[in-house]
Amino acid sequence: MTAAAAPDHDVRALLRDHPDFRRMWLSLMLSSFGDWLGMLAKLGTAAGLTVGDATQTSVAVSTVFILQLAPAALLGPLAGALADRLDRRLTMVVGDLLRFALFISIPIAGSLTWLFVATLLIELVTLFWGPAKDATVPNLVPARKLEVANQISLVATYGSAPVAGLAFILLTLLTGVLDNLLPFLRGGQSDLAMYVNAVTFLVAAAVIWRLDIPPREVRPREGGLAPTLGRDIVEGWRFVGGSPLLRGLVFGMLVAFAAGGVVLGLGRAFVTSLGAGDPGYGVVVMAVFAGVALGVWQGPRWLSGLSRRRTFGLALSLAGVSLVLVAVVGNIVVASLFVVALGLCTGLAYVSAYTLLGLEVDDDVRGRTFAFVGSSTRVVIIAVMLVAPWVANALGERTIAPSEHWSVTYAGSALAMVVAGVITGVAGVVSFRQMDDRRGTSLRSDLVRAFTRRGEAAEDPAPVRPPASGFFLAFEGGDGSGKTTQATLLADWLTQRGHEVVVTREPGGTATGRELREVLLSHRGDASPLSPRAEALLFAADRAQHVAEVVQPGLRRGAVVLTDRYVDSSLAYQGAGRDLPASEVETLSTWATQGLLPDLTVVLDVDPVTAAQRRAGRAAEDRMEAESRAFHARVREQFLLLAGRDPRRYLVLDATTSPETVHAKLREHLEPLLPAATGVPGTAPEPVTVPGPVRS
Ligand SMILES: Nc1ncnc2c1ncn2[C@@H]1O[C@H](COP(=O)(O)OP(=O)(O)OP(=O)(O)O)[C@@H](O)[C@H]1O
Ligand SMILES: Cc1cn([C@H]2C[C@H](O)[C@@H](COP(=O)(O)O)O2)c(=O)[nH]c1=O
Repeated sequence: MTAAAAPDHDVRALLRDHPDFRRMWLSLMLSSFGDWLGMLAKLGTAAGLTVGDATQTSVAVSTVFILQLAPAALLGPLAGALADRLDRRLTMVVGDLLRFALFISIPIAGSLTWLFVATLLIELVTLFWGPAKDATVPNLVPARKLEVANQISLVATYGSAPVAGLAFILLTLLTGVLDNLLPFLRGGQSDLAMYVNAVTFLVAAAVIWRLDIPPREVRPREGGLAPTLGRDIVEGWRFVGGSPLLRGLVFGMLVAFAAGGVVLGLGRAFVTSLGAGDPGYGVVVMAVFAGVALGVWQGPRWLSGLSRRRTFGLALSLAGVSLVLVAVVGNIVVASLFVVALGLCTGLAYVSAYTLLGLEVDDDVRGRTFAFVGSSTRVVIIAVMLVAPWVANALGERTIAPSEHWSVTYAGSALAMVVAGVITGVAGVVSFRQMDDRRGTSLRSDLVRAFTRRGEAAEDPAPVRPPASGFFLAFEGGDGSGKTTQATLLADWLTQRGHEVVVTREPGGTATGRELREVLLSHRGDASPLSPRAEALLFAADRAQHVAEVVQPGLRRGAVVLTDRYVDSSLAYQGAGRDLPASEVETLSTWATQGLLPDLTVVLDVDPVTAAQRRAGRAAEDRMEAESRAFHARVREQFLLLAGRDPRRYLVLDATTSPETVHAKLREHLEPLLPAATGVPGTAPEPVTVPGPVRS
């Protein structure tokens, strides 16, 4: 495989190559269909059981709504912490079986009280099921496919709503026909829908049961404290609060949902203020859905060259701008167009945030984090939907008259939407700045690159090359991906062709570097753990010495210098792995190397599980190798993203094929790039290999 691998958006390949994800997705589709159908059936049952009394009907319907939302708002963090301790597959299977039993019990009981109790219990079960599902998806697909996995999961969740609506209509019609034949359907119009819905959960449980879900990773606890539920919850919150990325992300998501709550709470009044009745409202609702669908589905493809963090902040800011424009244009047709834009930006922000959460949150706190986000967003939506109409009323109708001849009158709902839009826009800018992983690179040039994919070279610092330069090649990839093996094979081949070859490595390519390597990889740090910044500086120090002492002199002689790791390892391990700002790590390396970049970087791509298996025979794992699987997954993703951004200077090879196959592909790619050999083929001296610790 020679193609550079940016995020992969191939849906068919995803479903074909990852059978466990396919099953999970199928069950998600069924459960989501069941959720929507269940909601309609519960509302139908509430109305059916209070038929004839309009007040009672509206109280019953509202109670069902409140019971659906309240448990997640109140108990989300608790359920999330519990979900992180339970077996995820079992949680989902038991959750689906319980929902099957509860849904089937509603028409059998035929009582309003049981409808309320069952609704509450169903939501409580869903509280555990949701985080277990959200936390599982990132373990079933490779990191670069997580975005498309989230896209189709969101499509399954929300796309099943209209299908469930249609099914509900058909099933209620069918009830009228069948109740003569099937006496148990005589209870109510929504009963058949309730039974069909129950069966969807049964099937979903059977599908999940067959999944092979990798066991969760459990990180050692700080200070060796025994796990308690309270500590789990606090740890989850601390985890979110302690990471600038997650803080920005969660803050941004809450504001986005608040803006959504404003639109939901004020949409009807706003449309009326524009003189449009029900049809106008229908158009606006359709515009929101169309926009969100477009944003979720196409947004990540359109902006695939932009980092996800930037995409999130940008989409949120533009959602704010769109909301302001919706509110001020004063025309239902134009407003609907801006509503599409609003939905598009929101959908794009949502899918980016979801993917970032899946990639950046360690496996053992992922359930809590998703639960925390889920419950906080519900609280925010409910609060905003309740408060927004009051704010709109308080603002009242206002007339703005910029000149004597021109004045515009805005309803309170429009003004409240302007306020919400401004807050969303500002929150987007704050999130963008807090999470930015490309500081120093202008957004404009990033956008130009994202849309044209031609501007890449303009951004790179010009490599500082010695006057008579050989060829500089860096091997990159995870621990155990086969870099040493490939460097040795390549050095032999190059030597045969008459090249002078220097085989070297980072860290530890010099005597000073070997001392640094000892600190970096063997440091146990019980008394004084190495901080991420100290670690980044030590790797940079090793690199500075390495470039000055080994790489530059080798290139000056016209040698081919093969290094086992270089700058990209810092970007991947310290940047993505330790979550240091990538641009700062890059600046550090640029300074250390005086801008010297490899002529070619070969990324040996292998999944962290296979790499760990290859390392299993070694005496002991070093400090970096012992990091979590999520850490190594982020590292891998970063290598692939770097390669995707500059395909001309990278070669990504599938390192799960045999060493000989990998070597053959590398030779084929390299041959036309190499300078002329300085010696006679077959007579060059043995490659100079910088001494380093020998691995078992
Ligand atoms: N393509 C391959 N297929 C299967 N096994 C391989 C392949 N390449 C290397 N190996 C084996 O995997 C192990 C790790 O290989 P190697 O030491 O070359 O990796 P590395 O990337 O240099 O590791 P590290 O980063 O830890 O130094 C070795 O046992 C090696 O024989
Ligand atoms: C250069 C560099 C390396 N690392 C990490 C990557 C590996 O886990 C070790 C080196 O071990 P290897 O057996 O020589 O591959 O160090 C890093 O985190 N940052 C860097 O810049």
